[in-house]
Amino acid sequence: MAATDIPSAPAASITTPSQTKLRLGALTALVIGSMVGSGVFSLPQNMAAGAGPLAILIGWGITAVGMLALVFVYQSLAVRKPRLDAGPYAYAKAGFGPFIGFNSAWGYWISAWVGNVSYAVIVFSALSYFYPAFGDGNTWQAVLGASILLWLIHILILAGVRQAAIVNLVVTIAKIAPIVLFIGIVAVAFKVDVFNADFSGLGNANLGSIMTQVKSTMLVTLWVFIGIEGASVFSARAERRNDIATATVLGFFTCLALYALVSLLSIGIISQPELAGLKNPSMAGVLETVVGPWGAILINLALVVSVVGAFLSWTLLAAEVPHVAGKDGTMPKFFAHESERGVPSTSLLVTNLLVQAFLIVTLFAQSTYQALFYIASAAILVPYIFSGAYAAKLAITGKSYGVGESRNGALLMGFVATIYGLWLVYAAGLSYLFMCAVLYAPGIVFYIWARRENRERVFHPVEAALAAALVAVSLYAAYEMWVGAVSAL
Ligand SMILES: NC(=[NH2+])NCCC[C@H](N)C(=O)O
Repeated sequence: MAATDIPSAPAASITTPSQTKLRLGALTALVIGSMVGSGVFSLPQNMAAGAGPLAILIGWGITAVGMLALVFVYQSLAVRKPRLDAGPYAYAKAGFGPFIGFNSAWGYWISAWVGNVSYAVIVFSALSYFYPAFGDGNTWQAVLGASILLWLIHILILAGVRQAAIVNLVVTIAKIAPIVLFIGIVAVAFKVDVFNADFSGLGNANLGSIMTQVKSTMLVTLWVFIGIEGASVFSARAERRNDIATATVLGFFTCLALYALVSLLSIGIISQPELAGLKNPSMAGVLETVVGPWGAILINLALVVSVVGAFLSWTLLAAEVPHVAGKDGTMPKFFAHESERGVPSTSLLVTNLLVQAFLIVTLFAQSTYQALFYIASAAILVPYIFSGAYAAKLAITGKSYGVGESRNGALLMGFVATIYGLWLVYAAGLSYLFMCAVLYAPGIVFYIWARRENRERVFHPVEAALAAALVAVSLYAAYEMWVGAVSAL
C-alpha cells in the first residue's frame, strides 16, 4: 500500500512506480479525484427533489462551513497526532476509547461498502441510456451486470491491481472535463426567469418550509464531499509538506464551485418540479435538453468512467479498513489475513460478499441509488463526529499543544465540525438513522470477539450502556422496518 498503513481515502492505495514528488497542481488534482465519484452527476435532480434555489444555496453554505471545519480538523490532527496519520477511526479510539473507536471503524466501513452498492446501481442506471432493460439500475438485468462488475473488480484486486497514478490522472480528466463543459453550456443556456420562477420553493406545496427544504439537501451535499477526509495521506507524496494543506483547501473549493454550479444552473434550464422527476444521472437529462442526445451520451459515459474508477478505489479502501483494524486489535484477527501478494483477501471477500448481498436486497426492495447513498452518508457520521470531537477535546485539554500555543482555532474547528455532524444526524431523519442502527448493531458481536481475542476487558460501564442502547434501538428499528412503518430502502 501507500506510505501509510492506516486507511483513509481511496487514493490511499494509489502508487506511483517511481514515487515522484508532486507539486501543488498535481496534489490538488489528486484531492479532487478522491472526492468526485458518482454524486455530482445526479446533483440536479437530487438537490431539486426537495428544495428550491434558495434552500439549495443555504444548503451549500452550511456544507461549505461544516466540511471545511472537518478538513481543518483532519489537518490539525495529522499534525498533532502524526502517528495516527489520518486514520478516520484511530482518532475516535484515541479520544473516546475502544468501543467508540470500533464503531467509527465499523461505520466508516459500512459507509464505504454501501456506497459501493450505490455505485453499482448508478453505473447501470447510466448504461440504461444505451440498453433500457437496465432501468434505474435495480432491474434483474442491472443487478446481474452489477454483480459481474463487482467480481471483476474483486479478481483484479486479488491479482494485485492498484490504481496506478497514470490511470488515475486519465480518469480524473475524463470525469472533470465533461463536468466543466456541462457548466459552460448550461451557463450560456441559463434562463433567469426559469431559475426565479419559484426562488423560495414555497410556491410548491410538496417542498415544505425552507428548513425542511434545506434538510432535504444535507445527505446529498455530504455525499459529494466524502473522500476529502483522507487528503492528508497525500502528504507523503508532496514535494513540500506544506503544499498538501493548500491543495486540500483548493480542491475543496474547486469541488464546491463545480457542485454548486451544477445544481443551481440546472434550475435555470428545467424548472424545479420537472427536475425533481428527472432520471439519474440527471446531469445527462439536463444537458440533453440543451444540446440533444450527444449531451446525454457524454454525461452517461463520463459517469461510467468516473464511477468505475471510484468503485475500484473504494473497494481497495473498504477492504483496507477491517484489515488494518484487524491488525491493531480493533476488529477480529481474521480480517488481518493477507494473500501471498499482500492483498487483504479475507477482508476483501467479506466486504464484497456484503456488497453482493445488498445488491440482491436492492433488487427485491427496488432500492434506488439515492436511498443507498443516503445510507452511506448517514453511516459515516459516527467517525466524522468523533474526529471533530477529538480535535475539540485535544484543544480543551491542551494535550499535545506547546506552552502558550493558541488553541482557539482548533477548538472552533472541532466544535463546528461536531455540530455540523450532529445537525446532519438530525437532518438525516428517522428512517436513515434506523437503517444505520440496524447496520451498526451487529458490529457489537465483532467488537466482543476482538476484545476476547486480545484478552481485554470487553466493556467499561458507559460502553456497556451504549451497546445496550444500540441493541435496543436496532431491535425497535428492525421491527418498524419489518412491519413497514419506516423504510430506508
Ligand atoms: N463508495 C463510497 N463509499 N464512496 C464515497 C465517496 C462518494 C464520492 N464523494 C462521490 O461523489 O461519489
